[in-house]
Amino acid sequence: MAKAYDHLFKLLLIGDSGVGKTCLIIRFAEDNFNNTYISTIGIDFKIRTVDIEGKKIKLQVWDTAGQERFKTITTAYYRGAMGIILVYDITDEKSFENIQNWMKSIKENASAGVERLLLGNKCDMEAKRKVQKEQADKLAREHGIRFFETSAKSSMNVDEAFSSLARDILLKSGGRRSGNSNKPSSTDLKTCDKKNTNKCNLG
Ligand SMILES: Nc1nc2c(ncn2[C@@H]2O[C@H](COP(=O)(O)OP(=O)(O)OP(=O)(O)O)[C@@H](O)[C@H]2O)c(=O)[nH]1
Repeated sequence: MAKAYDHLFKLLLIGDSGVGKTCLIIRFAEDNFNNTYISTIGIDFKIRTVDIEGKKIKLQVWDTAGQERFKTITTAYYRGAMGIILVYDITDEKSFENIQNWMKSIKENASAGVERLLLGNKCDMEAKRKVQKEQADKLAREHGIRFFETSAKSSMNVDEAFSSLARDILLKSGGRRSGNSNKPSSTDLKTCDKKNTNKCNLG
């Protein structure tokens, strides 16, 4: 039986409510965008398999609710994540200021070696920009992490951001195999995006 993937990486998106976490995941997994805002309740995930350095990397991307009232549920998922994406909205200064709090939450709840990535989303809305790129660059440097400005709406840098995080995790793991390449777990089968329906045996 052909191998479905070489590695399984679990990623998690966190950040204030409304910054575009769900839209980024939908753009990445389904190459779609919707202007309607439906706030995430609790937690959800989508899957996409990408090729990196000749390896098939299955990314299980977890979407968390940004609203404070879901914090107890969402922080419980930090521990299992190999990569955490911190998202703010370039048109919303408060969401950028809160990145410090989200960093603190990672420190308190995630595994010690977790890879982090900072994203300034909605960069298609240049006229409404409140957070300068240089501010975020500085913050990312202080924390020793990568930073991208993205747009879930225009697709700008979305694939690049996810791939760069997956690559960093791959390099860190030294190319060791993780997950079971032939038998996806029942949770793996819960959500299949369009690009992967042929790879997911939903039965
Ligand atoms: N212009 C623009 N709008 C975006 C972008 N990404 C998301 N939005 C809009 O921002 C709103 C919130 O997006 P969501 O993805 O639901 O935000 P979220 O961070 O998942 O919010 P919670 O689930 O409440 O935590 C929606 O109306 C989206 O259409 C983007 O890149 N550009």
